[in-house]
Amino acid sequence: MSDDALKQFRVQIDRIDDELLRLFNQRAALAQQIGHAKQGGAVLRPEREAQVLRRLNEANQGPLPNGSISQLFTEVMSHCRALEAPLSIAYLGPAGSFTEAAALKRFGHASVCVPCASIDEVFRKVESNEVRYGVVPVENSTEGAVGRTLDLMLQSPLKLCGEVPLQVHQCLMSNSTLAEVRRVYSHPQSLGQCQGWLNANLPHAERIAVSSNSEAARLASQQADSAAVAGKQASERFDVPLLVENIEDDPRNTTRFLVIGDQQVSPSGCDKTSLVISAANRPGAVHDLLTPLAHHGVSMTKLESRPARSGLWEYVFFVDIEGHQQDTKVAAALAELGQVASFVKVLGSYPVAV
Ligand SMILES: C=C(O[C@@H]1C=C(C(=O)O)C=C[C@H]1O)C(=O)O
Repeated sequence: MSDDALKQFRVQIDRIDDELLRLFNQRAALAQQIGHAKQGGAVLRPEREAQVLRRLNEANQGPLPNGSISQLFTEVMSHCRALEAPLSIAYLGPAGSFTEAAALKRFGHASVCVPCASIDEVFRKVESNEVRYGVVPVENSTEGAVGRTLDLMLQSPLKLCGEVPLQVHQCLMSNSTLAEVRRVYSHPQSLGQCQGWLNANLPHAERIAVSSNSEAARLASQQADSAAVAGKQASERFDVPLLVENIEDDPRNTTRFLVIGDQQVSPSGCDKTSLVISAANRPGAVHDLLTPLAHHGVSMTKLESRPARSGLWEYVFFVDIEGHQQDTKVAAALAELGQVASFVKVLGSYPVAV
């Protein structure tokens, strides 16, 4: 491309940027007015944000893919929201964790993100109103449920306000060469997600479970013959060279995170409801739990059992269903479920991730 042609294109881009600048500020001013009209009500409206993203994804004609449109407009909304009031979010840290990446993916960079040392601490900070929302991992496509999050949801008065799926890529990082590695540090979830690769490539290295992937990277940065399994960002943060990228056994390896808060989210038009239920200890009781859903044509998208912690071999079931608890058929199914189950708790209805 000639210098002249380049200049021409850049003039056009400058003009578009001026227009975008004007429009961003026009949008932000409207959000500010909406903020005043809310009069102390919740600033964050997850159902509206989901509708904004879905509408734009449908209208999008490219060349930007829908993923980029969602990312850009999540940031735009994050900055508009921040003008209404800054939003504070607790997440399972430390800084650089996959949960932080999930929090930023959902809330954008104009939010105040507070790292916590444990899932319990995230719940405590939200329950005590120190922050407005929390982000915690709930399940991984390779390793399954995060039990602590499920147990705390069962006890907590907080509601589920959203979900964030995040594709998780694991890397091996070390100051040594692959042949020299004798120890591999990582969080147990991450070791589990890479066990096939570790068996094949580092069969004789000791695997040492630590509290977080960041801690693993820190240890690997200080010790000879040691490596860490962690996200790429940890390699930059702790200055440990990447040896091999994408070592997760399933390239689609995805972790699902939940947003928790003291807010009932309104219907967005494409929602999910999470419940915990349990059945009396008699023949056919578990079957009876599922009948009301089938009866009212409500699809179940997840069923997970956990020890109830109230008696030996007693279980609760974590169930996700399609629809919002205010939808007629979901409401009817929940009412019927209440009659057959020994325990029902609705954890919340929230928009399906965009
Ligand atoms: C502007 C609003 O407040 C927030 C910001 C939004 C936006 O920037 O589009 C959307 C929903 C809210 O989380 C609103 O409620 O419409």
